[in-house]
Amino acid sequence: MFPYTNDPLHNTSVKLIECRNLETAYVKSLHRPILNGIDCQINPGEFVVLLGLNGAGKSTFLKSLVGLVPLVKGEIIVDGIKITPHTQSQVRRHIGMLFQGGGLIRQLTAVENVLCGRLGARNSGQTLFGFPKRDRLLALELLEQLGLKDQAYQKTGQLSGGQQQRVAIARALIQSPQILLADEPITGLDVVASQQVMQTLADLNTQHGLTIITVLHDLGIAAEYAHRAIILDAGRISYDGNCDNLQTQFSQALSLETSPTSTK
Ligand SMILES: Nc1ncnc2c1ncn2[C@@H]1O[C@H](COP(=O)(O)OP(=O)(O)OP(=O)(O)O)[C@@H](O)[C@H]1O
Repeated sequence: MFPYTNDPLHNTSVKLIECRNLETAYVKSLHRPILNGIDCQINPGEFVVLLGLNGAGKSTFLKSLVGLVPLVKGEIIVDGIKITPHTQSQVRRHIGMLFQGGGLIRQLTAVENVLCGRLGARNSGQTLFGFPKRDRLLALELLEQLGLKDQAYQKTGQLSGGQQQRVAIARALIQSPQILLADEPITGLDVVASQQVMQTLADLNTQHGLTIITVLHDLGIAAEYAHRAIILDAGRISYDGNCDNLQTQFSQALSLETSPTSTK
């Protein structure tokens, strides 16, 4: 069983994430703030895709949800807790992050990389004595559930891109988050590995109720796996709705003349 206990049948009238009028500082080169008045609410158990052209502000928005982006206006409330410098670490315990490139240590094995996800929960003295057996068992269990039992003791530098991305997912999950933020989790992967990673995310969402917010560039994949799309344009939300006719929605939201299949 996965370690978290998020209930997919949780009362969806309770907002898991509330973003109110988010605005970052004015950037001279852009002639605007990177985030420019973002308002949205995410319910428990949603699978949301963030879309938009390069530079629209998707990564910045994702990072803002863990307090990594200074705001000049607005507020973010996660599971009832407003993000402030004081509450940041408390809020981060609810959130697993999967950022571009995976950030794995190539010389370490898959299981050691997954255990790195526990470092934040341990003080330096505890770390000196290594990880407790229960953490190792949990890391192995996660790898097994993500189809990587045989790769657990291989160095991650020797794994395929898709396998590495699943190790990164396991590392994000070892903290039992309620929410997983994933920034372009399938960039650079082939069709099969992309489908495997997306299916892993979909299973975590449907079977375990994990709330997922992911940046993607492929509109077809977005429509196949996500339930809700948020399209950003120049730091603002230009569409927030279901994934029906996503290519048309995307073109209309950005006033494009043709319907793209990929936003890169
Ligand atoms: N710290 C910063 N200072 C100034 N400008 C920044 C900073 N971080 C990002 N930007 C700019 O803000 C804009 C939005 O960046 P962001 O990475 O959020 O876009 P994105 O939608 O994720 O783009 P992509 O699809 O290319 O990854 C870009 O033009 C970027 O160059």
